[in-house]
Amino acid sequence: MSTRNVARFWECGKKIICVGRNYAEHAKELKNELPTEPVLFLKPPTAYVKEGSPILVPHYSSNLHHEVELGVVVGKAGRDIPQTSAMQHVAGYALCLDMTARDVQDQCKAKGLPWTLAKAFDTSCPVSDFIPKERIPDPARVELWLRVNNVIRQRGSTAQMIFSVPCLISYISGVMALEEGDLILTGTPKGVGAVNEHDELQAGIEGVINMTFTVGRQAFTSSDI
Ligand SMILES: CC(=O)CC(=O)C(=O)O
Ligand SMILES: [Mg+2]
Repeated sequence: MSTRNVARFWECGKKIICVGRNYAEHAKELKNELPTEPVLFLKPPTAYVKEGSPILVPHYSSNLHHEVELGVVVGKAGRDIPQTSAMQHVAGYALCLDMTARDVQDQCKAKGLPWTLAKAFDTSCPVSDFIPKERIPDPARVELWLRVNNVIRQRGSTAQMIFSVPCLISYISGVMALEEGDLILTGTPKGVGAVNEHDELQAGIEGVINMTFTVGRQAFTSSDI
């Protein structure tokens, strides 16, 4: 396993695989049924944003929500990985936000459409620096928190996850090959809510890392990147 290659995982251009409804209290707050198997969706690598650049509200949304999540960085490729060896495929972790255009997601759900517009827009995946595996000895005991303008909105432990990290790695790798540099977002605890332009978001993994982002608005203009 190479941690050197994934230390800047956000520049690897690999998959961002997201798990939804992995915390019972969050599924309840959005009036969703508890899943019997992991709910998956994807973000493109253009969703990444790092501290120092703003999170942009998409021009077609007026209800952007924060979701703080533990990210798992894949360090060794594999498919059909058994749960018993799943942790050997983990290089480390990251603190992540799964920014969600909730109004658009609600419309997609009502029409039976995929969540791409709600979940995969540019800057929909703010991430921290890479956290080496050794700094989080047990991914089932991670305390996550998120504040908006210094007011606490989310606090939860990965102990509340319905599907554990080894279970998710095993399940996902039975659907698509996992590659070095992929990132798995493991779902959000309860307390999701709206953010507005000029808000300041602070998020953390207790005792490990924290990060700060401001919110801006996407301009609907043509530009080269
Ligand atoms: C309803 C959702 O947006 C699912 C999700 O992303 C989650 O973390 O749960
Ligand atoms: Mg999420």
